[in-house]
Amino acid sequence: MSTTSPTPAAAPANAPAETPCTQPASAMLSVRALLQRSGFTLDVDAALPLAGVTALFGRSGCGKTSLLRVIAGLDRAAGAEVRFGDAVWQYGRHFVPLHRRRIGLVFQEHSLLPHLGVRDNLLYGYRRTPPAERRLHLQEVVDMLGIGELLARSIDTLSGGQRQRVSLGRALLTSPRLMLLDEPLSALDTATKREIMPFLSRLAAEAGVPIVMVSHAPDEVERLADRVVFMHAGRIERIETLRQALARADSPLFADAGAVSVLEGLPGAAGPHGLRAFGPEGARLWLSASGTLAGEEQAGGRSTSQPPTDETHAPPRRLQRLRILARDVSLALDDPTRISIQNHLRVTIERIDTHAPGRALVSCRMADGQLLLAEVTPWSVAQLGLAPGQQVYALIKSVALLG
Ligand SMILES: Nc1ncnc2c1ncn2[C@@H]1O[C@H](COP(=O)(O)OP(=O)(O)OP(=O)(O)O)[C@@H](O)[C@H]1O
Repeated sequence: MSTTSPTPAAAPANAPAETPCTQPASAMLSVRALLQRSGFTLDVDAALPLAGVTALFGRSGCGKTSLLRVIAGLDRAAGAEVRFGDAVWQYGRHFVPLHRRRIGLVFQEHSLLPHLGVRDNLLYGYRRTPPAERRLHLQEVVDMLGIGELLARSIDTLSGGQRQRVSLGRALLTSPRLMLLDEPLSALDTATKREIMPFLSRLAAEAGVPIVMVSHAPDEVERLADRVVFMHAGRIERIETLRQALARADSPLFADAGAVSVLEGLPGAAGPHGLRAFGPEGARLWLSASGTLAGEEQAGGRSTSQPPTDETHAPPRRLQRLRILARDVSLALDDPTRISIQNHLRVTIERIDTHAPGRALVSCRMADGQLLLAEVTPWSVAQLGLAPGQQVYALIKSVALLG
């Protein structure tokens, strides 16, 4: 059951996704395939925009890797059609093999050549790419991935995260038209994942190469994806922008860890109290100054580049993502004063979903138009008289804001 504001300020939760037909075919990756295996059928017919990061998301065994392999041409599904923009990769008897599709492939386990050092691994595909087609070169890829100090090392001396960065670099140096990543983080521990994520998030933005990435981890999708392809039992259930996927209470992304909001904003410098501003006036949050935001690392972060704020050599400020668990957000009718929680935002309730027994998900619109989800009890909804259209205060512990 849900209660909704009569005039929602943004796209409703069930709005159609980034409608493929509004994009020219030359900017789409389209796949139509029927692949039969014993006990499993992949049956897909979809068109994906060739921009940013597209996540294939779903439970283990739903067919994410199978779809990726059809796109790559690693599996030749009879009768399948695969088109990359204006290029036809598979149609009828026409079939372009993987090495002619100009795809950068990175799998869960790195696939580096153990007898070559880091530099030669990086240059392996580069040297085989015709000079006229080389768009990315060693130094820029090394700088982007922060692997300059590793160039002289042998592969067996690298950590898992370093190997995965070199694998990404090697794939990028073939100047691919498309990167296909199959759970590139799942073999890594949490600390190493945090080390790699910022690099992944910069790939599509800075290298200008669209990425299709398999993942079954909601936090990876929330940090990296621009759109999500939800798969179930060999089929595509829906394709949504990340924003749309996070705006519905029944999002599969919320199935395990609960609802989350992903906010985008510009982080400010660390302030005097160990806190750091994030986002514009009116929707400003204060974060603990330590820690790394989603998509951030020492040289900057993901997405939209902003011009430097002055003539010094300050790195450009970039939009960063912040992940906030809905259960870490409380609501109050008045702005509390004597309270340790630093973040009090005036928000407007847009929708209340009583999606799960004993829990209510309150979708709140912030002053900058972004959606903030709060999970409270139905008892609190009744006691406070919460309703769509009402202005309330969202209270967020600053410690809950780290990505
Ligand atoms: N080479 C193969 N031969 C036969 N069946 C296969 C083969 N590869 C995968 N399958 C089956 O196809 C189905 C889909 O597998 P797929 O690897 O595409 O799923 P997935 O969503 O990527 O799963 P996971 O998240 O566990 O990697 C599964 O039932 C799997 O057992």
